[in-house]
Amino acid sequence: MHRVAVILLYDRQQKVLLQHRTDDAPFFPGYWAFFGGGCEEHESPIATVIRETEEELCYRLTAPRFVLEQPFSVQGLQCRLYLFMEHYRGDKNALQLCEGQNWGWFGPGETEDLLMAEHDRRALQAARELIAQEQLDYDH
Ligand SMILES: Nc1nc2c([nH]c(=O)n2[C@H]2C[C@H](O)[C@@H](COP(=O)(O)OP(=O)(O)OP(=O)(O)O)O2)c(=O)[nH]1
Repeated sequence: MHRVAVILLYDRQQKVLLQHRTDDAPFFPGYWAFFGGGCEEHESPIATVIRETEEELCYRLTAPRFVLEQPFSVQGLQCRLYLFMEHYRGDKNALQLCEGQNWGWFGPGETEDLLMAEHDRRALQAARELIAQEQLDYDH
C-alpha cells in the first residue's frame, strides 16, 4: 500500500495553502493538491509530512495535527492519504515554493473551481470544518 502524507497550513482568516502541481507530474498533473508526498518504507506519516514540508516549503512544522486518513486509488494503484493540518502564524513571505508550479491561499468558498481530485476535495472539506469549528471556539 502506497502511503501519502500531506499538510494543510491555514491562517487566522481560515485561508488554506494549496499547491498547484506541475504539468509534468506523473500523477495528477496540473491539479491543485496539498503539499506533501509519499512515505518512505519505514517512515511514519507524521515524519513524512515534516520532511516533505521542509523540502517543499522550507518550513519546519511546529504543531501538525492529524485530521484523517482515507484510501484512494490512482492509475490502479491502491493508496492511503494521511492529512495533517497546522495553524500557520508566521510570515507568509518566509515560505518558499520549492515544488509545484504555483501555490495559493484560499478562503472558504474559493476552491470550488480549482481542478482537484475528488478524494482531496473531500479531505479538504473535512479539514475546513475543523478549522471553522476551531475559529468558533476561539471567538467564544
Ligand atoms: N503531494 C500530494 N500528493 C497527492 C495528493 N493527493 C494525492 O492523491 N496525491 C498522490 C499523487 C501521487 O500519487 C502521490 C505522491 O505525490 P507526489 O508526487 O507529490 O509525491 P512523491 O512522493 O512522488 O514525491 P515528492 O513530493 O517528494 O516529489 O500521492 C496531494 O494532495 N498532495
